[in-house]
Amino acid sequence: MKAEKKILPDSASLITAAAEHFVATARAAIAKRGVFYVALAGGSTPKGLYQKLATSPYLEQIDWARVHLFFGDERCVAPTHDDSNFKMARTAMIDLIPIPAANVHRMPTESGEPAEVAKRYAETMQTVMDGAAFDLLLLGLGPDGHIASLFPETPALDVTDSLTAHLYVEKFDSWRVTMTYPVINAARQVIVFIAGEAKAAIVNDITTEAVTGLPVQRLAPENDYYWFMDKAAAGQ
Ligand SMILES: O=C1O[C@H](COP(=O)(O)O)[C@@H](O)[C@H](O)[C@H]1O
Repeated sequence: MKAEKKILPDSASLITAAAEHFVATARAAIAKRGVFYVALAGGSTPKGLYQKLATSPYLEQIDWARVHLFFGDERCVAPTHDDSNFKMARTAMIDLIPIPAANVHRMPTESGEPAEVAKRYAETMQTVMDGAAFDLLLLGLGPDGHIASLFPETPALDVTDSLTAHLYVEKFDSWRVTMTYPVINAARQVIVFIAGEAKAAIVNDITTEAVTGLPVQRLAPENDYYWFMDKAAAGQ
C-alpha cells in the first residue's frame, strides 16, 4: 500500500498538523473502543510533536487515562540515559500529561540481555493489548532508510514469528530492541514522521526508487498509512 503524503510548509506547521491528527485519532479510538493504543517513535524528530501534545489545547482534548503508550523501538541503555527513546518521550511529554504510570509501557532495558528485553516486551504487549492492533504507530525515518530499529541488512527484518526482535547495530556499536513488521503492518494507522533538510536525500531516493529494498520500503501497512513531512524533508 502506498503512503498518503501530507506535506506541510515548515516544521511548526508539521508539528501542529501531526498534533491535531494525533488528537483526532486518539479521540476516535476512545469513542469507538474505549482505549487508544499508540506506539511512539524515538530519535529526535518527534520531540516537538510530543512537546506540543503536552500543551494546551491538545493536552485537554485527550482522556489520557484511556491511553496506553508503547515504544516502537528502544536503544539498550538505562531509561535515564540520554540515548534512551523513553527518556526523550518522558521529558518531552510523559512527565507533563495526566497519564497513569501503569499505562506507560517502556521497554525494560535494565532487565537483562537484549533478547530477554525483547521477550519481556512482547509479553507486555500481549498481556496489555491481548492481540489488539495499535490504533496509531508512529515511526521516524533514518537517513539509511531504517524505521523503528529495523535497520538495513539485519536479521530483525525477517522476524515474523514474534512481536519484537533484538539486534546489534554495527554502525552505532549498540544493541536495539524493535517491534517487527507484522506488528507495524497490522496497526490501524501507521505514520512516518519526517522533518528537516537532512532527510531530503533519503526521501528523494525512496520516492524516485533510486534505491529499493530499504526497511521503510518493505513496510506493507494493512490499513491507513501516512507520511507527514515538512517541505524541507520533501525536497521542495
Ligand atoms: O535510532 C532511531 O532512529 C529513528 C530516526 O531518528 P531521527 O533522530 O532521525 O528522527 C527513530 O525513529 C527511532 O525510533 C530511533 O531509535
